Amino acid sequence: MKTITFIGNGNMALSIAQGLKNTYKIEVVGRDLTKLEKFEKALGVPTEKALMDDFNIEGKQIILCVKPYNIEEVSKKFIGKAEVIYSVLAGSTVEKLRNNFNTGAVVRTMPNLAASVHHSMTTMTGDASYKDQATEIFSAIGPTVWLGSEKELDIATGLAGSGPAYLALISEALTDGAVKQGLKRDDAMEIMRGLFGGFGKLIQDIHPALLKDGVMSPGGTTAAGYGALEKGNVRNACMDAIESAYKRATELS
Ligand SMILES: NC(=O)C1=CN([C@@H]2O[C@H](COP(=O)(O)OP(=O)(O)OC[C@H]3O[C@@H](n4cnc5c(N)ncnc54)[C@H](OP(=O)(O)O)[C@@H]3O)[C@@H](O)[C@H]2O)C=CC1
Ligand SMILES: O=C(O)[C@@H]1CCC=N1
Repeated sequence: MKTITFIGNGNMALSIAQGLKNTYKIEVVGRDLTKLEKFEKALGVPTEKALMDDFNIEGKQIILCVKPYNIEEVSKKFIGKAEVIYSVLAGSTVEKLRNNFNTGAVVRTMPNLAASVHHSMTTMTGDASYKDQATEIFSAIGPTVWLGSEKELDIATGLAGSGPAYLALISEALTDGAVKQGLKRDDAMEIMRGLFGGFGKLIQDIHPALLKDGVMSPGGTTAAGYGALEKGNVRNACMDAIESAYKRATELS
């Protein structure tokens, strides 16, 4: 079994490791032994654990899972030269990663939180000679798309990386709306989850506009609700959300 080394032991590292633990030996490097032990327990498989200071990254395949503003501090802690670094950091450019880490290759990736349930939508770009290997690794946590530029990856960050939070807002708001009209909270939650489960499957094979046309009867309930969403400028707010997230990604570079 090949080893994948995670630098960082937070949400994303654990989510991705959950997807990889049956096909790779997992090693995790962090700054707090207690947190590394917690990581291993949550992962549920024997895990190599190491503290960052003077950790030797020579020849390793690394998935970098710290925050964008940690790069300068964290990168100073290692010795040796990695084979490849797969970064999940929003915004941080290949150039910045190369300037800070001693590594043969860099691939930027943007998974999302659904990695923990093997359904991350992961976008990737960077050293094209690692495209196949990156695809093999990140396919273990869901579908992947290789993009031609870092600009596209930064845009995709706003769509699929941040997307679960936007859909959570929509799902919470719709549920609250049903509760406001008198549905019990538990029933509203169960119904909302069923809605998203079915929608997730439907949207794979049908254009959103056609899906909407298929639901909306003349003078019916959907047309009434849809009109209210348009009045609330939801479509424009969604487009602004992607613009703001993309802009923020470029600021994190
Ligand atoms: N959350 C998401 O949905 C997504 C996140 N990302 C990206 O993933 C990356 C990690 O995010 P996430 O896992 O959510 O964040 P977490 O806060 O859960 O994890 C951050 C990790 O970085 C470590 N860390 C923080 N500061 C330092 C430091 N000064 N020195 C050493 N280690 C440090 C933390 O260590 P400790 O545990 O000791 O504090 C922790 O292990 C981010 O760059 C983000 O852009 C990408 C896609 C989706
Ligand atoms: O909010 C963030 O910056 C990270 C990147 C995508 C999802 N979470």
